[in-house]
Amino acid sequence: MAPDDFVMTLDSEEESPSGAIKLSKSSGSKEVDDALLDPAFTFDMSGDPYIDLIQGGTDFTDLVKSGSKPDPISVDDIIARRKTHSSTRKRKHHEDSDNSGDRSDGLEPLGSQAEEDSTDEGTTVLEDDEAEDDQSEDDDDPLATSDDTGSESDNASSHEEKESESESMASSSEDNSASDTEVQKARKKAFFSSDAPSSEQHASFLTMNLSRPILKALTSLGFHTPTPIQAVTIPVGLMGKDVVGNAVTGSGKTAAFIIPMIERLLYRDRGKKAAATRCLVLVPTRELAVQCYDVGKKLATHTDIQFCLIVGGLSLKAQEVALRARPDVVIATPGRLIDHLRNSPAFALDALDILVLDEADRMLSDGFADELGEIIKACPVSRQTMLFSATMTDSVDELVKMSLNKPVRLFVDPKRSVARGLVQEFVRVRAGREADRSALLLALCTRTFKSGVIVFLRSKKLAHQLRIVFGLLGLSCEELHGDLTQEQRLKALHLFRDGRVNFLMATDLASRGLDIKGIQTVINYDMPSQLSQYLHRVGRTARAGRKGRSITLVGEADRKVLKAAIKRAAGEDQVRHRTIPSELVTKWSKKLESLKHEITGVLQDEKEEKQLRQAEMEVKKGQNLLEHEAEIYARPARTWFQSGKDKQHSEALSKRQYETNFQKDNSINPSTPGSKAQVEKRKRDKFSGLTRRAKRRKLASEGETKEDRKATDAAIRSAKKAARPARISVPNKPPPREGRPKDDKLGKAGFSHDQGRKGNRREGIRAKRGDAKIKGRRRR
Ligand SMILES: Nc1ncnc2c1ncn2[C@@H]1O[C@H](COP(=O)(O)OP(=O)(O)OP(=O)(O)O)[C@@H](O)[C@H]1O
Repeated sequence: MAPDDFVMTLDSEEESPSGAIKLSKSSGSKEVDDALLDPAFTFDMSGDPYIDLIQGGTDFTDLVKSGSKPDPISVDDIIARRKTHSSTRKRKHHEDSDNSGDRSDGLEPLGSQAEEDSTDEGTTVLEDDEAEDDQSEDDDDPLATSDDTGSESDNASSHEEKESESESMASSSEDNSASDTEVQKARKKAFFSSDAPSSEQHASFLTMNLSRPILKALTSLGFHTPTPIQAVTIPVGLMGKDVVGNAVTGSGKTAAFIIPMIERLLYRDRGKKAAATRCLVLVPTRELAVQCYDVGKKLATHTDIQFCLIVGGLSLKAQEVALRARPDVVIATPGRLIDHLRNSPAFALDALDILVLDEADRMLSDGFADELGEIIKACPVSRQTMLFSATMTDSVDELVKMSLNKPVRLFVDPKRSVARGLVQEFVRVRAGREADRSALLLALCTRTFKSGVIVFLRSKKLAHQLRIVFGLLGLSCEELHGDLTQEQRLKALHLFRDGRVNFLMATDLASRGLDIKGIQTVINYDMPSQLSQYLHRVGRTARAGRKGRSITLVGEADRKVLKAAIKRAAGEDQVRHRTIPSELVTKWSKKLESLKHEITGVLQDEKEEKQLRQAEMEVKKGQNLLEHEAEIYARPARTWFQSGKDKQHSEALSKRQYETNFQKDNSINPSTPGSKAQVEKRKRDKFSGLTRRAKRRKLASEGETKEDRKATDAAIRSAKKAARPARISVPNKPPPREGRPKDDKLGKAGFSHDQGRKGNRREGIRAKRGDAKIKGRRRR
């Protein structure tokens, strides 16, 4: 290998001059049935889902919260400024370096001169002979054997894959976890619906009994055939049944729940009085909510269904206005939704028919437990609930929190955890050479993976530092993490999506759900501690039948997750071991060392600028307060579900619970002794926790006799009942050819009791031929 040779893998991939890698096909490689998803298909129908938010379409300036945070600072501006003043800066840095012997700069280690000085032996570079050494040394070493196409784990996964291939669609309701005990199996059997999903395989959306507006939207989007998860979910979703769905990343789960949702909404009552929020989609991140909102709007283009996006970081006022119109579908992150439930008087979830949790395993864990409990309390029990994730759990203990009603378990190809088109590469980071990670990253990004690269990092701080490093090296880069304003986050994604920047430094904020066509490569700066996290990260590429590559820097401590990841690979030729020449690592380590002072300088400039802007903002705030004092104090105070501290506390608590498998419903069941909700209850007075209306009622009823109260309650109940919009119904199944049995009016599906409502007889009944005029009047 020539000294300045590029990064090469052990199994001699050819590298094109452009740096793109040509995959070598091993003889054992199986022809993957990517036909399930058309690689030529483009989902970005009219481009970027953020475009509406950022340019034109929606008034972004109004949506973005203003005034609460100082204006964002551009790292690029600072770098450019510093370049023009480089001579002065250099002098300053020399002075600084004389004073600082220790790491007082607060930087996370980006490279280590001390280690680099030692010797080239034992660096991160794992040459061919070293790999062989390792093989004999440790038979169980995944890194040492990962490039060996005959490795046991690979064979196993490929065998499983063959098995599952034929069953991939039909196996959806089978139990995949061999590790379950008999008790667990029995619990699952009792918990999940025993109704197997229809064995009928829908090769086309046309056989699914969907309405014309949806079919039209699907056609214009280029969705010709349903993906496996769509094929099994849509019919079950249309029946109004609860669903727990699992399918690999990038397999079209979003449309799988949005299509039945839209279809059912087409049968809702119309008119001002009937307007209500009937569907709620909860997602863990704002970016995912924006994406989901976009998919929903596009699938509902030819309908009158109204969507509303409720996420933090965007204007509360604009959202309040939107909610007042009672949109049919709300797509939200939990925190902001609760804010509106508490503080937007016109908004309630009591007419909710469908609740969807996307990335449901995430929503059921960590810091979302309390918030989820609060939201579920506000939803009617009779709703349909659908849960989806690529790493969905079927643990009953977790799922009981959602009070599901005999959910149908739709696990598509459960033995496969990553997309078929994904090639997973691993780069070994030897013990004691952890500091070389940044040099390894730069070696990868400057020689081989030059565009469409998302780099996942463990912390916001590191993401920011590396974004500065890339900026200083002239590589076009953006960052995406929770330290940015929502405007910055959306813009970064927009630029990356558009291909205007080649690299995106992200934290796990971006690991779930994001669907960006241009991502060719995912680089894991470090291996996440949980396999599910890894699967979501690498799932940002190789989506919808396309090909993609992930490269993970694996330290000694990560071997367990690494082994698990290899075991779940899509095929034996889909796992590689990549080596990086030591001279390249040394070169980049030196470069990083030389940049250290510049990085500190940029961070310092940034800090000063931030303080300045913060001060300016405080002055502005003060002026506002003086000018509009009366108006500001007249506003009703907002109430908060949790303070930041509370949230942190609950996050830590639920994480602990999750990790120790403490999975009884303690965390969100308000009646559990000693639960936070109960402690709070004890502290409250008789009015606390009541809505304004309930308070008024309570006050009024205090002077009433028992009879009076009964009469008042009855009157309120009947008034409420009259005002409540009708539930949306389950679209009817097409009649069997020989004619439908008389008693099978609407099939066994849920919500059938709603069908007989007076004056609402046609609701949910499919139009027959000849009904065209009526249908035309009913639907726009
Ligand atoms: N019926 C279809 N035919 C072709 N492509 C489709 C179809 N449905 C969805 N897709 C494509 O699949 C891509 C991924 O869809 P989606 O984001 O819903 O995946 P997902 O399963 O939710 O992934 P994740 O688990 O990462 O959230 C979309 O960009 C879209 O292009």
